[in-house]
Amino acid sequence: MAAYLDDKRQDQYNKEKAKMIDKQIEKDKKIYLRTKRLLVLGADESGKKTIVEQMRYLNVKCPEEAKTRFQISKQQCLETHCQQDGIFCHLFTVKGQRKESMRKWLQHVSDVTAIIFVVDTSSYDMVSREDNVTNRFHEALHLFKIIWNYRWLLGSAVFLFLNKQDLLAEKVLAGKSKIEDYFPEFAHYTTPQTSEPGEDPRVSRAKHFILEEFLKITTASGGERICLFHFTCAVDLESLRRTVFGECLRRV
Ligand SMILES: Nc1nc2c(ncn2[C@@H]2O[C@H](COP(=O)(O)OP(=O)(O)OP(=O)(O)O)[C@@H](O)[C@H]2O)c(=O)[nH]1
Repeated sequence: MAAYLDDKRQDQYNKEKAKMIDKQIEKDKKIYLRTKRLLVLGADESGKKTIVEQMRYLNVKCPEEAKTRFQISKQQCLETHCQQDGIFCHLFTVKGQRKESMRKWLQHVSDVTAIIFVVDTSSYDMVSREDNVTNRFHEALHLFKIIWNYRWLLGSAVFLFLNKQDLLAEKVLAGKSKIEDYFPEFAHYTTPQTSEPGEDPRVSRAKHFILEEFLKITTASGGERICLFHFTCAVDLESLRRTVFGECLRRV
């Protein structure tokens, strides 16, 4: 009789446990479905970590972490969950975005709502940390081409963040390091865009030249997919908040 009661109790316990697990799975699923997953990519020192870290300040009230499906170890991945205006966001970046290692881990990434590709626009006169030879701007263009054409990411929206606008403006206005010394075509470049209020036309011309170099990659591939771009300064939290939440998340 005692054994029968024990079995019954165990049975009851198992049923309740299973119910609790089902409930938790259902809850996680709901959070997962309404969370936008933004993968932040870009060349070395472009500002990826800064963007992810800045968004931590907007970490108003996080939901229970919905487990990601990414097979990237915690040590390699810097991430944050944030929420604003009812939009849940899981923003993350991966260390080691060298061409070869990136190709390896990119194979494990799926189900990304959008890619934020970050460019250090002030790096046109610098060389790659990877080989000390390749121009950093060429390196960024090369990486962007890989990402844009990567078949498993074709369904993800792409936002191009032309970052470090403050440093680009400083360099251009100082006049010491000229873009045409690294990109001769800049000497003949005229921008169809008018400068923003208060912006020096030299800065406007430089930033639109850089933008167009990236947009050439997106138009070369044909198709209807569009790349949305922003001129950013990642150290400015307010501008980042407007860019990521005000625009990107509402558009994906
Ligand atoms: N002035 C200025 N500095 C920036 C901006 N964005 C990032 N930085 C600085 O640039 C440096 C590199 O930024 P990170 O965020 O570490 O760049 P990362 O792309 O994560 O770098 P890796 O880990 O090498 O891939 C840091 O010192 C940042 O503070 C910006 O818009 N303006």
